[in-house]
Amino acid sequence: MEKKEFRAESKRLLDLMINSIYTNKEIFLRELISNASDAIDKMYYKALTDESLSFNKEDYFIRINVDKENRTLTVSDTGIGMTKEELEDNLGIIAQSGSFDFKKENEVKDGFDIIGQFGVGFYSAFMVSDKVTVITKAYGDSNAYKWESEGADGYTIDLAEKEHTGTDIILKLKENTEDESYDEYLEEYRLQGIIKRYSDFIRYPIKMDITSNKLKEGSEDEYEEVKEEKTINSMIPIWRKNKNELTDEDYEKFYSEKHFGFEKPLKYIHMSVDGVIRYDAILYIPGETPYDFYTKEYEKGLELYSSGVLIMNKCADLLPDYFGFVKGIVDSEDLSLNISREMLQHDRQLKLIAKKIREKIKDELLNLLKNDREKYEKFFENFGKQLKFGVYSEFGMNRDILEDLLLFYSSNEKKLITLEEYVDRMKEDQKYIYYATGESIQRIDKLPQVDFVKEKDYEILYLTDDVDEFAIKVLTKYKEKEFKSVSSSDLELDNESEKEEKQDDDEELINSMKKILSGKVKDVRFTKKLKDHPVYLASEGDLSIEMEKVLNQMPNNPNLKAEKILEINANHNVYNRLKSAFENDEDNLELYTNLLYNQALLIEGLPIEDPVEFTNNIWKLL
Ligand SMILES: Nc1ncnc2c1ncn2[C@@H]1O[C@H](COP(=O)(O)OP(=O)(O)OP(=O)(O)O)[C@@H](O)[C@H]1O
Repeated sequence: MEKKEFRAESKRLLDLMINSIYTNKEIFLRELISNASDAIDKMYYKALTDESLSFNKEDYFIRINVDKENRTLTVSDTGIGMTKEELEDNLGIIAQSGSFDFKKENEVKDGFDIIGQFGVGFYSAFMVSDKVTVITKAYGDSNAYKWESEGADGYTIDLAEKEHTGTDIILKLKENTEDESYDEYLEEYRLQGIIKRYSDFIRYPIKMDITSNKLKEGSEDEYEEVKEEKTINSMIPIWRKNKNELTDEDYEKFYSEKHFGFEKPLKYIHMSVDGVIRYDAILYIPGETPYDFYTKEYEKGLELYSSGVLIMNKCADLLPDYFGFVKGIVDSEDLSLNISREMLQHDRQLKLIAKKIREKIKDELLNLLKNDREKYEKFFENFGKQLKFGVYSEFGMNRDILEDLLLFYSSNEKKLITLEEYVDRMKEDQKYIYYATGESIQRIDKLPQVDFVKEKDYEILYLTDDVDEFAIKVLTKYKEKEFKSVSSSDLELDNESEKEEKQDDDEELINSMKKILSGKVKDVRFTKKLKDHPVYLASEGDLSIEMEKVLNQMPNNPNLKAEKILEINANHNVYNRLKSAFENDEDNLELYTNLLYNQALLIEGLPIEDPVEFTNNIWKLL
């Protein structure tokens, strides 16, 4: 029989599994049971929705068999099984979910991180086994197949005998080593413990033969060992349990069991709603940003159940994009099992649930913000950007829901603050909420226009994310207070006295500079905003310089330009040099003007148009 190779990525993962030093090897059982349960879900769902199929609830179960003599542990299910092609596709390559992206930079030295980050499912069997055999018969298939592998060098697939639809996974356990006992996975007591610990909520019975000592029949003092089949798990899904019965640990276990994330969730929300529509939900805010969260590959959605039967893995309609980071499950007895994906989108009940969930998440986040600021800031660090995208997208439709959840860095407090906190302590005469944009807090701190507003003793919000200013522009106001960029040309500070008394020849100088910079700036003006700097670039209109930068980094660069104003500090020495050049030497005026313009570009973090010319000009001056 021909041996097939695993695909390259799978081979490497298998190597990691086989040589794993991961201390928590017992999770292999959880993975296999979880796969078995998924397979029964699929079968059960089919039976419930296909009238031609009769079904019996007792027909659906998972069974664990131990054979101490042969050192094998078998996990069997009565699920949907796999066809030959599915065996190839599902077990020949790594988890299809795309959760496993073997990029160079993600490469890890030992298996720990991988097992931790992704929950590698079926492959974890190789942490405890020398050989794994899968015997499976797919629903509707007359043939059964045997898949077998002894590790990274490949696998075989062959025809097999199997009466009923379903799958048996047979693990030939590794020999014990000095540090590790694999025999323990043959002990009833140990296996029961693992099942209780990780798989108690699985909705199908997990059956196993349990040995006990019983009085011999007819005897009063003689005992005998009897084996009896028992169901190990309680089968009550965690979301159906009473909140009072559950501990933090239970919720955390469920989170990792479901592969929502490896880390502890930051927060869980358990809803049991008994209104117009009945449903239970457990929602989680992850403790870390999923590695692919801010990419196209990330799929939002909640698991959707109808009376305990899984009908959709990721129901996207239950979550708005801005709360797309939320993980969890929703179970409602009021949803029809037969509902199709297309119908779901229009389902009134589903819409109602989605609305309630959205409101609940918002309320819980606001509570967190109020009662546990540190935790909220951790949340915001992970997902704040998504909230800001939420403000900006759909033409600002969701701004009211989101504005109180936003945090920005404050120049006064030197930490993140809410808009409400800003507005509450605005000075009496303060008209605007001031903000400044830039790559980093340090850079913004050094901007001349920031200095000016700070000196007037106004608090400034520092915006460092690309999306920030776009979101602010969509908000336009918070509690009737307008936002104003410190880089805008009309700050309306200092009673308009920014505009210096000008003499006629100043006016002419400005006109000449405007001519030199025509096409580059909209205007050249005097300013009083500057102290130590000779010039800076302000902007007018809706598009700021920071936004121009962001837009120009986009793949299909729209090449939009902010309306720039070159503002000049007439009290700076450089201005006198300009003046004398204007009076005596036209060439020098052009040289100085271009230099100053380029310097202003640099201060704003914009590229200068001709770096060679710029450096040549500096040399000329030297
Ligand atoms: N007992 C089983 N019955 C039917 N199909 C199975 C069974 N075990 C595994 N499979 C199939 O093999 C696939 C791969 O399983 P694996 O555990 O590696 O990943 P997964 O369950 O898809 O993802 P994850 O473990 O990250 O949730 C499954 O998606 C399923 O299609």
